[in-house]
Amino acid sequence: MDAYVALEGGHVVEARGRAPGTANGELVFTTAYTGYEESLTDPSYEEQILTFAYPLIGNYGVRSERFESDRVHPRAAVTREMTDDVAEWLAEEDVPAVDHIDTRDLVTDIREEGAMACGIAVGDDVTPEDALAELEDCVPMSDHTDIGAQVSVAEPVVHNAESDGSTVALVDCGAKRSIVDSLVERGATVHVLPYDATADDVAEIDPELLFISNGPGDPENFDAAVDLVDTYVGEVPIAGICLGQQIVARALGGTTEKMDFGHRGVNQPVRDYDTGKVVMTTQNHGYTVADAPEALEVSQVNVNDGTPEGLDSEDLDIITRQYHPEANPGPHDSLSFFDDVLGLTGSKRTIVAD
Ligand SMILES: NC(=O)CC[C@H](N)C(=O)O
Repeated sequence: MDAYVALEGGHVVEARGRAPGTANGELVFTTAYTGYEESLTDPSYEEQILTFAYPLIGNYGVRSERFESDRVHPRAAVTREMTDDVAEWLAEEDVPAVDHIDTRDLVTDIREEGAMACGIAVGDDVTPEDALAELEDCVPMSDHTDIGAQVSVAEPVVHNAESDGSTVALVDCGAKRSIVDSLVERGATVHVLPYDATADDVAEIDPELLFISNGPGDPENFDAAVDLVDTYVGEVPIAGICLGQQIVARALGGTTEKMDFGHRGVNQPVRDYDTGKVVMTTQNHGYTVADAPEALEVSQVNVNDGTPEGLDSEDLDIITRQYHPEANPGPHDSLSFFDDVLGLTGSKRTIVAD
């Protein structure tokens, strides 16, 4: 199979085809050396093309127990060397894949030039022009204005309904399965709601915690979730992970901005101001909170670049994190986040119904 990868600016790189098809998307990377099944099924990669910096992808097979959702989300996968297991899985999923590319070089380019548009063509008769035609069709991430609809549940789903633990309303903007699992393991009943759930939908559940999930794209394209946080702030404790932190920040008057190439790996150091400790975290985001809202304290920062990694308010019962405490892939240093947010659930005040 022939394969061509066209990069922003028009440079085309030849590769080996591993799964056929054509695709375009924002080219991003992960430096993680494990967790390819988790990353490839993480809904946060919707509309992106994922390059793996680690040179061998697939060396421990493909097992659905490790999937973070029910499908592959990146539009295409780019690797140095991919095993047949992974190539066959991606072919079944209709996701084009290539290998025999110097991905460390590619990652260096992304770090120097920023996340970039990319077009890929893989198949028996494809040409460099096919990859360039895909590149031409690639739109900026912020133009995917209803990306939430591509990754969210269409109807509410309840997990662990019989439990007498805390009741959580999880707004699914592209939630990873491990977030639901981490809450259920701690006894919570989790009501997964569509990304555009209304205040009334939440009121019907009468939750003790409103949780905004991770997800793909630009946080400015998630106004429904911003409205929900705005409605319930101060009434119900609120938690957020990654996109969730960005949405909570926007709802309270903060701003977000696009980073050059984001935080993309499983060894991102985060300092907690309170304890002074640094933990290693999993990260996969291209936007960041630029101005934190006054009502929230920046409780944790990224050691590399000082961007906010945690926003908290004791008065409002809010805890959000820019990284992924649920890990998968990555270190388990921050799993106690789930104990902390469920610890807020005693502090529900009243439920607002419109
Ligand atoms: N993992 C995530 O939730 C990513 C959040 C957001 N889409 C970003 O890229 O910044």
